[in-house]
Amino acid sequence: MNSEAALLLETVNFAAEKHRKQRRKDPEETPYINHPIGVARILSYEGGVTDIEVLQAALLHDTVEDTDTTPEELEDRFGPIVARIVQEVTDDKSLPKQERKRLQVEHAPHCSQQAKLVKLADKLYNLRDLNACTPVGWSAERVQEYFVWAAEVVKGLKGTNSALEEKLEDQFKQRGVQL
Ligand SMILES: Nc1nc2c(ncn2[C@@H]2O[C@H](COP(=O)(O)OP(=O)(O)O)[C@@H](OP(=O)(O)OP(=O)(O)O)[C@H]2O)c(=O)[nH]1
Ligand SMILES: [Mn+2]
Repeated sequence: MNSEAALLLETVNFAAEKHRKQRRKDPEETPYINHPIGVARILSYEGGVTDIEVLQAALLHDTVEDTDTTPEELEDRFGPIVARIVQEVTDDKSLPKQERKRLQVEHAPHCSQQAKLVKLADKLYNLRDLNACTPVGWSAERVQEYFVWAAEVVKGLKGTNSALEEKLEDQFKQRGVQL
């Protein structure tokens, strides 16, 4: 086996252990790890991304935000570049939700190209998920508001990967949201 394949297995195993107790918000309570794996798969299969550090960061992208994982732990295990990309896509959960959402819109254009790729794939996965089924407790209005906010974030990521941006546009069109 080549070393990149081994490294991706190491990374997906780390993410799976960290997210092992978490479930998605859908009625079936899908294991959370399906999301980071799906985000990495969108980058590779749909975005044509081969940069191993971007694929690793995709697998790890919610570990610091949503589990006990620290940035130092990621740096020790996976190196400074992967740790930095994850840090760039990590929301500060100590801030009020409205502020967090506002900061994503503000920060998106200033992220590195690698972080922008992860953000595009994360949004594409979540919007497809929302078009497939509504999370438990979400109203139709909340779903629509998520699309409107996500479009503001994605506007700041334009010019990063045309294949992913076109697929995002399809998702927004389904909701009548202009990109
Ligand atoms: N669509 C959908 N989302 C789900 C589901 N289960 C968990 N999520 C997660 O919920 C987040 C969106 O929900 P919000 O209420 O807007 O955000 P919050 O979790 O940060 O409070 C996403 O976080 P994120 O990946 O960090 O992305 P982002 O929204 O912060 O960019 C998404 O991954 C599900 O079943 N469907
Ligand atoms: Mn995510």
